[in-house]
Amino acid sequence: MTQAQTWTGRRLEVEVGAVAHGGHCVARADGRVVFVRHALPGERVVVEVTEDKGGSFCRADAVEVLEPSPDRVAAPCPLAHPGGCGGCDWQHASAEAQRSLKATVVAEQLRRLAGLDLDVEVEALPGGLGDWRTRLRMVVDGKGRAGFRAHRSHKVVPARRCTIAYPDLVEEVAQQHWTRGAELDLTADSMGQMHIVERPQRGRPRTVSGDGVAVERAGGREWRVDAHGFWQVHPEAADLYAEIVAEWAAAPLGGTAWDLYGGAGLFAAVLAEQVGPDGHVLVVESSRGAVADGRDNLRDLPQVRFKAGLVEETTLTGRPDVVVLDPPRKGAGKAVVDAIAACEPSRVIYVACDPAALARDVAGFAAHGYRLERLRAFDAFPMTHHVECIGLLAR
Ligand SMILES: C[S@@+](CC[C@H](N)C(=O)[O-])C[C@H]1O[C@@H](n2cnc3c(N)ncnc32)[C@H](O)[C@@H]1O
Repeated sequence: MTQAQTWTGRRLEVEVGAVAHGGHCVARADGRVVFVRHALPGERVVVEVTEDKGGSFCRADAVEVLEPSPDRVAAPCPLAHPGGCGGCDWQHASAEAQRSLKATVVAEQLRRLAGLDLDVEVEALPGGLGDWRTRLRMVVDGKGRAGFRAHRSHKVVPARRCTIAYPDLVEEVAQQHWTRGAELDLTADSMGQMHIVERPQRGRPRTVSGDGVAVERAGGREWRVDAHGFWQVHPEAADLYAEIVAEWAAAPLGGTAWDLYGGAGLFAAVLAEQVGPDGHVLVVESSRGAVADGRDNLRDLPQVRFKAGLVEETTLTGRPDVVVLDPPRKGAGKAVVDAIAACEPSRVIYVACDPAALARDVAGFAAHGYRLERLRAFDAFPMTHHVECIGLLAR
């Protein structure tokens, strides 16, 4: 396709088909696939093509809704429009519809990549607008204003508030003038303390608010962790996932468990209770800061040992009873799955923030005889296309 033939900027009328992984729906025009944002399945819309590099597909935004879905609602955020903030994908869908869209995506990924035919339900977490997100990253535009990036773009959309975050977080930074091009990491911890750090493109980060130590509560413990390191962003999520790990890892549990991609050891704390004082829990985590936090927070549990390093570079030996793994979005991958399976744990609890990565790794475990026995999925990131899944694999 030559530059002149590209559809970028063109307007098309399309029938919107199924939801796809990544926060858009699939439509067709002239035999090509069009990935449409700001639309819902079953709608008839006018789209404007935003990206067309030739080939079999292009990307577009719905700019006019001709026949709306009954699931369509007015977006609560004024920045949720084509060209606006790229953070939320489903502001225009009811809460029930968002969960149903995510359930469709999880089921589809498991069907396509793992050959499993499952009914998936995505469960709501407590809370409403303004309760959903305790951690955010903002970026600063050329005029020193804090904002969010537009979808698949470097453009910064200035923001005075964010409908999904703790209200004070964004309102506090919106008052101020920031270093152009800097990133701002914002955290509100369980005590309501704000931690804000500005990271300029050059030079040292500057702490603007708070002491950088977040106090969190989960798994029956109080945690003091790096406010800008990893912690679940939904305020209810860490405690809920720890509860599920406790339930699924429960007896008969022998003396050994692993918490891979363990962060500060949220799940290790739960596993330590279960293996008892004479057992062993190994945490593998790449962030030295998280490992330091973990050692500090779990110093009353000598059965927990932290290893700082990459899971894929760690020699995994022994025979754990349970392995919990909570990898980043790309998943664990074949080499790690093979290495875990070679140690023959009786159960694997897989915490996943990307359903495609989960499905690929579930297929990897299936090749070693592990079945997905339980699956729970949570709408831990309302308004976005993200969904958290926790699976129990056993053989
Ligand atoms: C989704 S977080 C989970 C953390 C922890 N389970 C929790 O819930 O608090 C993933 C963690 O894996 C770590 N990580 C990312 N890639 C890694 C790798 N290749 N090897 C070890 N740890 C890794 C990150 O630093 C992060 O702490």
